[in-house]
Amino acid sequence: MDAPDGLPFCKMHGLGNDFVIIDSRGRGAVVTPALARALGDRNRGVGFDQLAEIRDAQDADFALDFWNSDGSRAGACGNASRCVSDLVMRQSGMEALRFVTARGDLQAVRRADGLVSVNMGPPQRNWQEIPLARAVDPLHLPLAGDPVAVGMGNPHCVFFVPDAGAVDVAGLGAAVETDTLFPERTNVEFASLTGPDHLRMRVWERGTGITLACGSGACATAVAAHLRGLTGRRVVMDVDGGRLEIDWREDGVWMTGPVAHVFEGRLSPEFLQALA
Ligand SMILES: N[C@@H](CCC[C@H](N)C(=O)O)C(=O)O
Repeated sequence: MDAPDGLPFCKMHGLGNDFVIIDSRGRGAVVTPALARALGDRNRGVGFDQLAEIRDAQDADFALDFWNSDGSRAGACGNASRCVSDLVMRQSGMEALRFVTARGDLQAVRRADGLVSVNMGPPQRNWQEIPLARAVDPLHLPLAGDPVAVGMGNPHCVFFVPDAGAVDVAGLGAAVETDTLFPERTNVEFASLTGPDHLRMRVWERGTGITLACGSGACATAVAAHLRGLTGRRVVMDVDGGRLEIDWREDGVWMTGPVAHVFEGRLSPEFLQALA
């Protein structure tokens, strides 16, 4: 990559789910799997749960691509969608916008209390869309613990457990991520009902590992909880990094929560050259 002055980026997080954001509008995409892996290294790079690249879009305010820290692509990332939406709203003065991701058109709005809401789209509920490797009932997967599979533009496997705080998320998450039932691997959530329409959730993210929050995972968990008859369509979800509100409406699953701007920086020409 020819970038004699380096490459600007910014760091944001949503409930501790942290992102490096590269704005490639006006010049074309620059992120490669090698750049994502190098940048995602918390010792030799910047470190992130996901890398989000903003690109130009023809019929929307912008387009968004997501990368995991192992260099793989993520089809959806709810918290990064909220962070980038906040960034673009601040730059443009808009309070509502439309953007395009791998799964299609999504919307974001700033609520009166300042929190950012994103419509993550309708959940994917049939086995081909999630995707699963074979025709099984996504509401009762043939795995120990009787989990639910839900797609939110990326695959999720949700376990309902008595106490999410007591689960070995690293051990079980890593094993389920690569189970042959999930041809594209999966994100793994462990959730407990802690009150009426109130859930506690911990997550193992595909391609990244344990994170403090996962927006698409929170949406998938809320959908699974409602389909299992545990909650209504609106829930409060406590994750390790804070609290999200999820509302499964006619037009899709809306997720609302805080975002934080951390710093702006520039990747050095030496860092970029080492990848060439
Ligand atoms: N942190 C994200 C989801 C991350 C995507 C995931 N690791 C994947 O590969 O699908 C969120 O906030 O949704």
